Amino acid sequence: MSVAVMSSALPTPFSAHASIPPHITETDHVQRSLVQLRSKSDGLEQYIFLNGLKERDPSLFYKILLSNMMEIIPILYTPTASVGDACTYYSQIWRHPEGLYISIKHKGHIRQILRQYPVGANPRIAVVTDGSRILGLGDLGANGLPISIGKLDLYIAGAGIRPSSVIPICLDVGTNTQRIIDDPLYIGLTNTVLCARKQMEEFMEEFMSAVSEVFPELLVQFEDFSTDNAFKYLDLFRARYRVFNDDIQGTGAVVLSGFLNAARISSAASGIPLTEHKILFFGAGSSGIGVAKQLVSFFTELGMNADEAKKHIYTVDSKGLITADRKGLQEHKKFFARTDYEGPALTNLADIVKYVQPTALLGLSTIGGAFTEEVVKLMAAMNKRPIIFPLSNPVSKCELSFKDAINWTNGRVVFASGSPYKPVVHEGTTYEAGQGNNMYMFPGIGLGAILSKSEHITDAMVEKAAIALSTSLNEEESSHELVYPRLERIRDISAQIALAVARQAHKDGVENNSVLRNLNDYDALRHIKGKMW
Ligand SMILES: NC(=O)C1=CN([C@@H]2O[C@H](COP(=O)(O)OP(=O)(O)OC[C@H]3O[C@@H](n4cnc5c(N)ncnc54)[C@H](OP(=O)(O)O)[C@@H]3O)[C@@H](O)[C@H]2O)C=CC1
Ligand SMILES: CC(=O)C(=O)O
Ligand SMILES: [Mg+2]
Repeated sequence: MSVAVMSSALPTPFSAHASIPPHITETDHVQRSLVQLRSKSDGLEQYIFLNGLKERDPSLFYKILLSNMMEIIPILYTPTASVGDACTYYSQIWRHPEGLYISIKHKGHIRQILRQYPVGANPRIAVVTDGSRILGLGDLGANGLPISIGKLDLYIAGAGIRPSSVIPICLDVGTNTQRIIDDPLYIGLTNTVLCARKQMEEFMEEFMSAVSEVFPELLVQFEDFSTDNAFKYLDLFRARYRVFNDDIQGTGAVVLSGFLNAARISSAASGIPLTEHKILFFGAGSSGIGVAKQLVSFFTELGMNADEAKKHIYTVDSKGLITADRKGLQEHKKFFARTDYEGPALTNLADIVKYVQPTALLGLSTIGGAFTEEVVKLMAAMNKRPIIFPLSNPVSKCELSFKDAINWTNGRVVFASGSPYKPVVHEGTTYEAGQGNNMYMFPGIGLGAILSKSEHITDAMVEKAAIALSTSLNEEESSHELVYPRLERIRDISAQIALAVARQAHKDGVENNSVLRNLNDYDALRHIKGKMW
């Protein structure tokens, strides 16, 4: 029952509302719900509470979400323990349908399934996962749905997309994780040996064709697909459908944005120009390579050719520094494989740091604590202001805690992490961590794409989104050396990103909204904000 209904005029007929105590008002019920939420100390319990509230009383849920974003987003979306735990234990905590499961068994019938989905007439954004690489937690199969739900909650809170316009979708193509298959409560398919490559491709083709036909205005965001499939499906579909991959492109853009601001701070201390930074990627999967490509693309805008630009980048995977002479190198790693290293394989991160002498160390590896004291102190010895971004999620997989980063560099680090950290006080100074998370990026990209009615998401649109984010810092944020704006401003930021995306979509010839196109920037920004729910 909605509080909005309860607090309206006199209830009629009286008996239908006699169960509601006389002194319940909308305002105090919001407070009551927050008190109930805050009484739960465990992140998973808080997640379950909010999930139940959304089911019982969506209007109250969204009211609480919108007016307490800083408190609620970390529970529903930001990869602290709660949403990670929600995925890990989704089969245990499942209570009611809250998204769409399209399984491999629906192959041949996906259109019919989609036509039955009870949403508003015109859904605009779907976050689609197959659960095969959920955060840094690995293959969780059908338990991955809360990631799609959380991302869509951020679209609603951060970009003002209407709740009725979003669809969380999990593609259930089986799981390889034995612990999950053995769980008697597992909600997904267990008797499916993971689909053969060809069958999976046919399934994805049918899904994309069906979803775009049944929901013609839909933007599809691919989320947390395993590495090979993430690259493959982005390449396969981006020219044909309105689709982007958040882990490759959203992360590429958010890290480029933070890197530009971090490099400015670091370069001011060292005198090293932007074009001479050396960036070491620890982790060379979908997000690591996505970010590396985004940096190369940006460096080429500065006048370098791609071969020069890639010399600034070193990549490391589970076997060590990636070199071109390695046998059986996966396709996505080849472009960045070093041809200039001669010697025995470098497998230890500290040795790699000594060899590369990077100005920036970025972690997208899923290996919690990988940036050891030795590694961080090496970075601090080589750089006046070392840039260290441990970006893996959830927080248990983060390569370095903010406290250690501050302590081990004596406060000199320029830091952003994928998961949030509280401020740290060191020798009387308070330091704030940046949150280098694609949550800053995808709401604005999605909003820009749907308002401009873009047919595709081009690379240039993503890059302009990154630049819009990096230039959105206000004076107060810059004076605190933040590399990302405060999350409180996400709606304003999303509008600015959406405008940059729409403008570039026009230049790239993929947009279809003459109203937005013909407005000057000031009015276009107002128009975009006016469209927010
Ligand atoms: N902050 C943000 O906005 C985002 C953060 N992420 C996080 O980044 C992490 C990685 O995601 P994603 O790239 O999609 O995952 P992938 O599985 O595609 O890539 C992981 C990479 O880490 C490497 N790796 C694994 N173990 C080690 C090790 N011991 N030493 C060095 N490298 C290792 C893997 O090596 P190999 O190739 O040899 O297997 C692989 O290259 C996740 O935790 C995810 O949550 C992702 C997207 C956005
Ligand atoms: C943030 C995100 O998309 C991830 O960790 O996968
Ligand atoms: Mg992701």
